[in-house]
Amino acid sequence: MEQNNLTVFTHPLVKAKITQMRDKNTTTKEFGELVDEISGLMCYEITRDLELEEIEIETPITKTVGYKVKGNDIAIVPILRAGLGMVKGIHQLVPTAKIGHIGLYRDHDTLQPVEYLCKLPTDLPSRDVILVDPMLATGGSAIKAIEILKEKGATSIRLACLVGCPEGVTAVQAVYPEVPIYLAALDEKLNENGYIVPGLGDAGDRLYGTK
Ligand SMILES: O=c1ccn([C@@H]2O[C@H](COP(=O)(O)O)[C@@H](O)[C@H]2O)c(=O)[nH]1
Ligand SMILES: O=P(O)(O)OP(=O)(O)O
Ligand SMILES: [Mg+2]
Repeated sequence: MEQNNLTVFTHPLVKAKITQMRDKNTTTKEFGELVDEISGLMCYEITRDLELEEIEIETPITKTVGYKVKGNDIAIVPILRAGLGMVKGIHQLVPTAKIGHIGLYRDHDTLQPVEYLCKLPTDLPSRDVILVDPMLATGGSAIKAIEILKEKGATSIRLACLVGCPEGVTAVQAVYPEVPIYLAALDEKLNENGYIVPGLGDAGDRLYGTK
C-alpha cells in the first residue's frame, strides 16, 4: 500500500514474520533474526529508485553490458539501540553503504527523545540516508533524528520502521512531509504509555534481552 509518501508492506513473508516478532513467546535470538530478515525484505523496496550505470563485463561466454548501482552513496543510520538490529539486513544487500549512529532514548515520563550519541559519515550530504528504527510510536525519535541529519547536511532521507501507528506517521509527516516512510506494519494506535498497540513491546529490550 502506498500513499502520501507512506509505503506499508503487504508482502505475505513480511506479514508472517512481523506476526512472529509480535508473539511474546518469541526468543531474543529469534526476534533478532526476524528483524534482520524483515529489514532485508524491506530494503528491496526502499532502494527501488536507486540509479544504475552501465558497465561492460565478460561472462565465460562473451562480453556483455550490465549494471552497477551508481556511486557508493548510501548511509544507513540506526537510531540506537533498537535501530541497530535493522542494520545487518540492509547492509548485506548494500555493502558499500556507510553506517552512522544516532543515540536517542525516550524519557519515561515525557516520552521526549534524549540525545546521547551522534556519529555520522563526513560525506553525509552526498549520500541517500536510510534512517532505521523498528518502532514509530509518537514520532518524537524519528523527528529528532531527521532534524539532526538535516543539521549535518543530509539532503535525501528515507525512514524505515518495522511497526508504526497513525499518530507517529502523522507527526513525522507534519514536520517532514518530504521524507518517505516505509513500514512493515501499520498498527491501530498508541496506548497511554506511548507503546504501539498491538505492537511488540519495547523493541530494544526484546532485541537485547533487557527490561
Ligand atoms: O511500542 C513501542 C514504542 C516505542 N518504542 C521505542 O521508542 C522509540 C520510538 O518512540 P517514539 O515515541 O516514536 O519516539 C523507538 O526507538 C523504540 O526504541 C518501542 O520499542 N516500542
Ligand atoms: O527509545 P528507547 O528509550 O526504547 O530506546 P532503546 O532503543 O535503547 O530501547
Ligand atoms: Mg527501548
